[in-house]
Amino acid sequence: MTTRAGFVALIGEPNAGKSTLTNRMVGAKVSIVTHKVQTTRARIRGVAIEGDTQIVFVDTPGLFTPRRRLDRAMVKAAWGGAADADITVLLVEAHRGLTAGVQRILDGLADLPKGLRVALAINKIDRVAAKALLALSQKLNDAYPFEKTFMISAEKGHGVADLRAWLAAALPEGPWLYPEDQIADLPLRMIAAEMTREKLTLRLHQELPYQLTVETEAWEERPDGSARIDQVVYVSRAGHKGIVLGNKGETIKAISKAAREELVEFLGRKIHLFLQVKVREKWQDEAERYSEMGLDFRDGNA
Ligand SMILES: Nc1nc2c(ncn2[C@@H]2O[C@H](COP(=O)(O)OP(=O)(O)OP(=O)(O)O)[C@@H](O)[C@H]2O)c(=O)[nH]1
Repeated sequence: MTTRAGFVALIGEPNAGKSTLTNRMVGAKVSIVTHKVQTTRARIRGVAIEGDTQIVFVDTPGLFTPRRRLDRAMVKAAWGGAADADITVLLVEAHRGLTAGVQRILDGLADLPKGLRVALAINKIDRVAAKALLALSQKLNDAYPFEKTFMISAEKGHGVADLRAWLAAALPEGPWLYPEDQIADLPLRMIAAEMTREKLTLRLHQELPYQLTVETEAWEERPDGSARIDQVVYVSRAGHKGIVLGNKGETIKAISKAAREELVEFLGRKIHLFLQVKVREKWQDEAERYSEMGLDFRDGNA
């Protein structure tokens, strides 16, 4: 059997419908995956199976006009994600059309290495008339030479199957990137740890996140429907603790806030998140740390 697999980067303005589309494509499967191939540049949002093809959707931290230094770093990471992917899909909202934000993304695309495969998906077609759609499609294709254009409604499901089938056929031949059993649902505490690790990755210097790990130590359900989650960030060197904490603890506070907000959105209820940073020089040699990450310690033996 010939299998295919690859990464598809979804880009677009905030609110374009990236989450909705990923969830549709991935179907009942998970939309969050923890795995060692995860990079700091793009997060893996979901894995869809179409016939013999595994499509790994990668998210980009958001493409917007960078103002602060951190924002610039994030935008750079977002473009990195697109450049690393096998195929990039730009999502444009049908009723908003070619906005200044979309134009900036098109300019960014033009700067990427030549030969990248980029498709256009005009989303939310349920909100506009067919005639307007054709005009918009023409305008966008005049602005950038998309390989293919799809008209979809991620929410209603229109056109999504066509897009998925095209992506599957366009990805390169190769072994699947994830064994099937690794895309099973993850326990919530692991998902929660992964969310924090992701926020750390976004905010800290590139090399550092590989040297830390996050564990959910306690998860307490409260009578009022909220949950208290206690997590420990393990770093391998004392010097790293200060970096994670930041000046007067402001880095860890910002990370905690961002992680908590994502947890609230994901779980749909109030969350109290407590983070602690501990130095554990040898965490990378401790089997227990690996099982918490859903990894097999023995796989690390080389
Ligand atoms: N009418 C309509 N609304 C849609 C469609 N797809 C997504 N939406 C809505 O658009 C809003 C944004 O969708 P998301 O999937 O959260 O967008 P996103 O691109 O992931 O947003 P960010 O994560 O903020 O970048 C939500 O309210 C969706 O319900 C669609 O096909 N039609």
